[in-house]
Amino acid sequence: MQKVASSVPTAEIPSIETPVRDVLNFIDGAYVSASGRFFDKRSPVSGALIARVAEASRDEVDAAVKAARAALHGPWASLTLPERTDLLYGVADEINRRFDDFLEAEVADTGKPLSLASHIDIPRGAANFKIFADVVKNVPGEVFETPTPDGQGALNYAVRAPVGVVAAICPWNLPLLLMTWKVGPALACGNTVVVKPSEETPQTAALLGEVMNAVGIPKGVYNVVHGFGPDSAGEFLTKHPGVDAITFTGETRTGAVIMKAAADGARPVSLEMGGKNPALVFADCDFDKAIEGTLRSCFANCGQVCLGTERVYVERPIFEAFVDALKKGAEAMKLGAPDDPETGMGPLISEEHRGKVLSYYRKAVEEGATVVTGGGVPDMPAGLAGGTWVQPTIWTGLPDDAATVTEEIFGPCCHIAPFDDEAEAIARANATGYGLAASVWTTNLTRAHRVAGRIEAGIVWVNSWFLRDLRTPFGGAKQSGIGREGGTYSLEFYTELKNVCIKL
Ligand SMILES: NC(=O)C1=CN([C@@H]2O[C@H](COP(=O)(O)OP(=O)(O)OC[C@H]3O[C@@H](n4cnc5c(N)ncnc54)[C@H](O)[C@@H]3O)[C@@H](O)[C@H]2O)C=CC1
Ligand SMILES: O=C(O)/C=C/C=C(\O)C(=O)O
Repeated sequence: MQKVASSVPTAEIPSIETPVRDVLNFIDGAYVSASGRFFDKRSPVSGALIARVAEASRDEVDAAVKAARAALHGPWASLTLPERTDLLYGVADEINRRFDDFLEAEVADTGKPLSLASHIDIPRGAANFKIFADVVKNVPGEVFETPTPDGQGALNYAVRAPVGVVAAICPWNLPLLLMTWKVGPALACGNTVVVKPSEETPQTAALLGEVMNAVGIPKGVYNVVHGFGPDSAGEFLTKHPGVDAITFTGETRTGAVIMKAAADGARPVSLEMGGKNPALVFADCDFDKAIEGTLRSCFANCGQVCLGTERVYVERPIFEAFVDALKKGAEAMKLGAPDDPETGMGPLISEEHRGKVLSYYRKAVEEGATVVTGGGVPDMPAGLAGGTWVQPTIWTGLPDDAATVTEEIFGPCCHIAPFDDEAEAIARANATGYGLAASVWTTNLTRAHRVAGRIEAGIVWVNSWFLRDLRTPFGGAKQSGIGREGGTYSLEFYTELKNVCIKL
């Protein structure tokens, strides 16, 4: 993961210290709130009100889609490829120039540690524009000389056209990273976008509007509408007939609803959805590296990463030692304010999400789990007590069909189970409706290739986790997704391929 240096704001807890902001929709290059309806955004760190967010009405969503359509056929379409990509490099540079503003906004919305957001979220927000500008400039083409008798002298080549107005429905866990992962390639391919950020994390998407204006992206190319899902901006946007394609990251059930909306008009969808990702830890692993990687994959971002590990299978000879070491690591993790350099874990995103995670903490016990560590709500000091904190939690002793072991929790928790042989570990890892990611910890190279080949998932990390090369295909198998994005794979979704056949 690329690292970008930044001067980190020194405010004690940014989400508490900053005044309550109005966060507006961004339509056709201007900040608007025509409906006059606002909803509250509270700090996950303290519970304090930090923003009033303009909820887009059906009419505002319509205006955003119309602005995107006009821009698609207007100045955006008339730019040459180098002119378009230069603008996108400009967006990346401007995000980096305003690094601290993005950092402050992202941390205020999510409560995640500054150390995490400054090393992953914001740098990736910039990198997502740069990488796809590079991709579209360098993508190779193919030419076929038709070999049939009537095709003598015919040449075929394919050209890529933008797919049109793209709706991007985004989640709250890595808001800028996952939103720009959609907007970067969409714009690089010549599309225009209407973004619906999560209602929990509206600020960085709104701030990106300022960047678009500053670098000279034509009005209407990038639009943002705030609101919720059903009967709100999410539904208005995905059901809008002026939207040509929909890209979504979030819960699998929501993805299914969006697929139904996309069926009207037979519009393409790209879906990146949930996971219940396994880690397979073999006795021949580098033990310390496996512990460090598993601690990150279970607890980074307070467990709110779709690629995170919630099921850990450990080969029996090292099972006890592994459980002990993971317990020590979890208990050493400091929960605290985002700007405290010692903070290893922030709060969950919202009170509602904490309710869901705590319901699994209770269910695990009802299902007969041994609670190795955690399982509840920590005592937090004054100023943080109103936040949505939970303890990092480890369980053992559950059967493979327990709800805690089969359902995505999206919190800082995992279940650890022993296994006796490789075939058993693979079968148990694959015994899920999800197929997003897996990690395998072994120093046996032959085993690493063999196991990686048999795991049913979109990405398998061997001796690592969340090590991303943005040129590679990214997406989920089974109920974890439809389609792949990343590098040239993103072009399959964001462009329409047209074959030109020329008979000389
Ligand atoms: N990357 C991932 O795999 C993620 C998974 N999740 C999972 O989803 C759960 C709930 O998190 P949410 O953010 O509430 O996920 P969600 O899937 O409900 O929401 C994601 C986005 O979809 C929008 N949305 C919801 N219903 C919609 C509808 N009917 N039509 C159009 N848009 C709609 C939301 O407003 C948000 O912008 C988490 O507990 C976690 O299990 C959440 C975030 C990311
Ligand atoms: O690196 C990426 O492109 C994506 C990472 C994480 C997610 O997709 C997620 O947590 O939703």
